[in-house]
Amino acid sequence: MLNNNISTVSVEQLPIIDISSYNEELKKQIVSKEIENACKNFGFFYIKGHGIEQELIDRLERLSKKFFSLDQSTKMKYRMELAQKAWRGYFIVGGELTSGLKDWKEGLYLGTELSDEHPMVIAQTPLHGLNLFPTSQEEIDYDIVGFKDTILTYIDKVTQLGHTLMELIAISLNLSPDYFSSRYTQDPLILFRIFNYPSIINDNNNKLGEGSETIEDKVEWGVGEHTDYGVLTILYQDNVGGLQVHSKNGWISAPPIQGSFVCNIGDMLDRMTGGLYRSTPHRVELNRSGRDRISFPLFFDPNFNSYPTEIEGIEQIQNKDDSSSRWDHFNIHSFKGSYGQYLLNKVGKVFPDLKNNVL
Ligand SMILES: O=C(O)CCC(=O)C(=O)O
Ligand SMILES: [Fe+2]
Repeated sequence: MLNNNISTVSVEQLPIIDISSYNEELKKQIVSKEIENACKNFGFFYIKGHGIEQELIDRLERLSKKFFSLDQSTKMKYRMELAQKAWRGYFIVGGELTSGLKDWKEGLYLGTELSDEHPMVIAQTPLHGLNLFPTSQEEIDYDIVGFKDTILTYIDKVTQLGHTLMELIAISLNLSPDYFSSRYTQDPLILFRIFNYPSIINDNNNKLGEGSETIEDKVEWGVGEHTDYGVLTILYQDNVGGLQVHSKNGWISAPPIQGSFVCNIGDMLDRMTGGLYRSTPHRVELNRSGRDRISFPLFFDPNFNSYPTEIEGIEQIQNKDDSSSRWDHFNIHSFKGSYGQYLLNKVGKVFPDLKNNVL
């Protein structure tokens, strides 16, 4: 029975791991073995049996769709420039870049809600602070009552899931269950995003998609190829699809599976494990479905001020330095700085104008 899920899937399919009742000792060992295989072979896996209520997820999806259907001028009341260093708020379609190219999506950047009294905010730590939420009156006016509460509850629950998964990942590496939490993620940096990928087919106002005359405005992807920066990404996607993963055998799709999250390894876990658990490249196809696609990635990241280093005694692999084939040609195994330094360098490239103004 061990690894049942893994052994039966073809290379074209990502593993689906059921973590229900993971607290039982035997089940914990089985699940962490499944995680080990998934991380070594794919760097991606689905999680089901996570205990997060579908009602909460559905409510988040419904309210978020409503938010993105508001007038552009209304959404711009929450634009990222207004949150300054906290790096939160709304950005327009084409506002975010991957590898220098515009992504065909709009979005809302969010994170753990930290008041002005929080020590990290007092220290003016970038990417920490308050979110840019509509007020209670605005929620009534825009018919999105509960938007803020739903987002904060979701962030809280998925963060708890992140802690559980990090414990299972530690066990999968034969480390003590609190290996990551005691060093990096007790107070994780949580970045949460809600992305809306408009379908270019029904979008009559499309100026950037197919048929565009200007080469620099040509958009080819919902999100271009990249890896994520932290330790673990936990993504919920609606039923449209479009996420693709670069497996060892080429690009494969990661279609929506009802009630599950897609999880993937980020650069810092790649670094800590000496490349044993790779941060796998992925991308999102340009949405041609005729319906908007919405997705909710939560980035469970090391503390901003921590210095991720390689786990002592970790199994050594050949070709640890994969910079020549990486999308950004970066050798994460020779990086010596804090996670915050790594992250600022990355996010600065995603929003170059904002970086120049606020960071
Ligand atoms: O929207 C998705 O499915 C994936 C988004 C993503 O890869 C990211 O934000 O890093
Ligand atoms: Fe990603």
